[in-house]
Amino acid sequence: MTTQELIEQIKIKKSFLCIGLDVDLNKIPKHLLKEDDPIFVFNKAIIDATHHLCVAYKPNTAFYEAYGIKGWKSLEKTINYLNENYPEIFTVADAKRGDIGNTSTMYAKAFFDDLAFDSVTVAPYMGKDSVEPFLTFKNKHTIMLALTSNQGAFDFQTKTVDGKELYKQVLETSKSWNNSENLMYVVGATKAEYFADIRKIIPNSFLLVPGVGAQGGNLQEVCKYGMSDNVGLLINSSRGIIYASSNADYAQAAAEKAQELQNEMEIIIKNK
Ligand SMILES: O=c1ccn([C@@H]2O[C@H](COP(=O)(O)O)[C@@H](O)[C@H]2O)c(=O)[nH]1
Repeated sequence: MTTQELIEQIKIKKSFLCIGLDVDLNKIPKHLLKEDDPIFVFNKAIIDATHHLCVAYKPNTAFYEAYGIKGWKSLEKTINYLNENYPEIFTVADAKRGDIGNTSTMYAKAFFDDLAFDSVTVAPYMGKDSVEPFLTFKNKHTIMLALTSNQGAFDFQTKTVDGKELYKQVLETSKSWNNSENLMYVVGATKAEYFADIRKIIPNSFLLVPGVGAQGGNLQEVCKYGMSDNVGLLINSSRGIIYASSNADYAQAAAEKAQELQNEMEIIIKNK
């Protein structure tokens, strides 16, 4: 999917919601556990009930890898279901990869060619040659960790190196990389006070913003400082939506939570 197509979807749906598909077999309704593939059955019901309210889905691969080959199969079925039934939806493989160049190329092939995700999250710690292989894929997006939502973000990311905070160096330096137009960045919703500074460096790039919902990030604050002319935000909520109910009404309950966020987003877009 191109960035322009994503922008169009945000306009059509009046939503910039990304729903996280972080499926934990200990948290899904018990009756699903008798299914052959409970993860896929859960995801399919959530997707069918919420697709009109969001523009993106983000399975975190850890929640699939934890279940071995069966989990990876569930991930494959989920991305295929999305691509076949809802091709207008932007998909994020939250895998946080990145390695020496030839290895990164294989990671990129796994998520862009084999699984056909629109984007993958990448850690920038190994630098330019570890990220550029992802950027060579046409109409695919590399979402690089910049300032993460967790407390540990203060261990390294906000430390000053050569007179500038590390996360700012990541943003600035990456702008000069080959095919940097394919870059998006992760910035945590729990770090709302940093968004204004971030927008000075990357005024138009899309930001994937986890941390609304279970982690306590504030949607209004993020939008106040983080919105670009084209919205430029994908606000992710995972547990806050998909585990709204642990009973048979789980998909309906997820839709109600997603609807609340979409309502809020519609007003924000209108008042922009
Ligand atoms: O800085 C980051 C980067 C990634 N994540 C991931 O996003 C979701 C958040 O889930 P919630 O249940 O809405 O808290 C999850 O997959 C994280 O691994 C993040 O939280 N922060």
